[in-house]
Amino acid sequence: MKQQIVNFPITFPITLTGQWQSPRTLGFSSLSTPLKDWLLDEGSLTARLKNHCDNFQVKIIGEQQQPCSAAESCDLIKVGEPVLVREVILYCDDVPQVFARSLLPLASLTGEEQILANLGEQPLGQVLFNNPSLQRLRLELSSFDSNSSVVALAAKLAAQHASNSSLVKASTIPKQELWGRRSIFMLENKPLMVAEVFLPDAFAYE
Ligand SMILES: C=C(O[C@@H]1C=C(C(=O)O)C=C[C@H]1O)C(=O)O
Repeated sequence: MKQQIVNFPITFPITLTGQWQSPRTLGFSSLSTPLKDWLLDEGSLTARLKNHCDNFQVKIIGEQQQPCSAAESCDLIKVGEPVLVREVILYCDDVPQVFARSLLPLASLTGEEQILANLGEQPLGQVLFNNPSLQRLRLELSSFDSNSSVVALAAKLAAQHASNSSLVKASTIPKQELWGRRSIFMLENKPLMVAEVFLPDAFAYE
């Protein structure tokens, strides 16, 4: 079922509080093979989604410079360090596929990487995966239940769709839990954090 591109405002920031764990943790072995395949794909999510649809779009929820929170800090991005927070929704043929929240340390946005501060609706992955120095240092997984901000976002997107289309569709909270991954990248030896959550209608759950 085609969904309309969401008429923003979806209020920034959505934020993302996950129980991030290594994929080797036992709880993930029960996930479906297709979902695990999407979650653990080492390539560009942008490139893979583009291969699945005719019209790929990045819709920006917001971008803002903030101090890195304790909840999102790690060994490479410290608490209080100034980061550019970028939240987007990735669409395939008007269907929302992914909510992404990226933390781009200002200290990493130097030299050629300054372009990451002015991406607009160009996908972050298009810049990252065109740089041969890119390394994905670590990848963690998390589920998100009905109390999470990303499930609330998914319900808003469903309600937006219902209000934009002739179909009368109750804006229910998505029934299944959602799954996401969080990566630490090194680009020209400078760290970036990218978290991506597959939304209810994503190919990852098919
Ligand atoms: C990191 C990638 O970039 C994608 C695009 C993003 C953006 O434009 O903000 C954020 C996360 C990714 O889903 C990728 O394609 O793998």
